Amino acid sequence: MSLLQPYFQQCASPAFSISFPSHSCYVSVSKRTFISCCSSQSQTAIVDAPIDSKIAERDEIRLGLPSKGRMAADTLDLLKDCQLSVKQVNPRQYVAQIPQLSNLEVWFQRPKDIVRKLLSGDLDLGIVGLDTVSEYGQGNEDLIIVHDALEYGDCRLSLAIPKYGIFENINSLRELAEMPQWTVEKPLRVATGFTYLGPKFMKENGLKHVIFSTADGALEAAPAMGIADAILDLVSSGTTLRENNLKEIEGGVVLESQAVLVASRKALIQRKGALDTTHEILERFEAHLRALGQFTVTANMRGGSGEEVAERVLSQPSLAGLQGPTVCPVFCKRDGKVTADYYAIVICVPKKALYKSVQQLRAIGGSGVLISPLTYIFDEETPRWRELLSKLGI
Ligand SMILES: Nc1ncnc2c1ncn2[C@@H]1O[C@H](COP(=O)(O)OP(=O)(O)OP(=O)(O)O)[C@@H](O)[C@H]1O
Ligand SMILES: O=P(O)(O)OC[C@H]1O[C@H](OP(=O)(O)OP(=O)(O)O)[C@H](O)[C@@H]1O
Ligand SMILES: [Mg+2]
Repeated sequence: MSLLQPYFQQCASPAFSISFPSHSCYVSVSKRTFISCCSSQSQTAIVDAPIDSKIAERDEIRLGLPSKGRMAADTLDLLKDCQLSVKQVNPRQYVAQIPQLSNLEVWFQRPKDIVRKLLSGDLDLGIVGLDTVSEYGQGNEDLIIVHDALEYGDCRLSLAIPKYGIFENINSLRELAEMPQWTVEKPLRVATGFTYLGPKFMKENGLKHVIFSTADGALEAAPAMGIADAILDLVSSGTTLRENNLKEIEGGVVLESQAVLVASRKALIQRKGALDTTHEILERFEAHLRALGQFTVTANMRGGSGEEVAERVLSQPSLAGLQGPTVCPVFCKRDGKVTADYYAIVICVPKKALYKSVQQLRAIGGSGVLISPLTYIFDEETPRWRELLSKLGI
């Protein structure tokens, strides 16, 4: 605890409570300082990795965020939920700040340009869909996925064909490939905006006679217009396909996508402060996303000892918590003597198992069950940080 004291003394207006269940200690800290309390060590690393070229000289670290489109608002919301609100003077200004990260500059860009600018060295970090990274990154080794599941922007890149005509009984990629119609002279015509991933997928799946055309949007119209036989596009609800009489086929999913945090390997290794900043962003993302869908459950239980109460709790499958229950004696004064007849237990429970947990708690004598949403779960070290260091060869 003493190591944490300097942070806690700064807290004029406590806004978060941090619990360390294994030590049974609870403290409150201000929003501004909570991350510092949880980061266990300084992450400055000196790396001796082979780098082919120098990066552009600048002091600030640049994070690219989608300037418009369906990823834009959700990205800002995620950052806000992680106490990393983006301060933009007005919506048409493309540069912004995150006050919590003083050495970072936010640049709003179109998603594909974020990937291009990571590769050109004009951005260091970015948040975009995995589909965009895969299409415009084209497997470039300088791009590193730092967080692969930011839990929004879910969609899949999928091949779709008409429900009617010669495709009526075609339901799989294999059946599509085996159709006698496709020849050198008359190949399968696919309309797509994914002109890198599309041909790669077809080649990998042994479809020989295929030709691609491209358009920027509303691809679902192409088959009915007679421009294409099939389309390769993003699907989420499936409504656009359905409304245009198209269907997905078995084996036709090229990629499952969601928003990811991506970085330039070169920047992480060479740019001063880039790795530390990435670590902080990653920790905040992980802590927030892990806590999503979890609740803290507190209940009082009568018992002879902490161990006995813990044993009862652990006998129930939904009550194990993250690392087991925290059990604390609740002291009261009876006949002039201080005794502990009750024990307070604290556990984390996934949203899905919430009601079952309450039932199990009651069954073993739990009363006064309090439930509150969890804001952050900081692990000792984020698993993705380890992975990142190993990808960087550190
Ligand atoms: N239907 C969808 N449902 C969920 N996420 C989607 C869907 N379509 C696209 N996305 C995700 O949102 C990202 C951005 O899509 P959006 O349509 O906003 O921009 P874009 O088409 O890449 O760019 P622009 O239209 O400006 O050229 C996609 O790369 C994908 O990751
Ligand atoms: O499965 P659904 O939920 O119907 O979503 C799929 C549609 O969403 C995207 O288009 P977008 O709305 O970005 O328009 P665009 O074609 O102009 O890019 C995608 O290109 C599909 O057309
Ligand atoms: Mg679009």
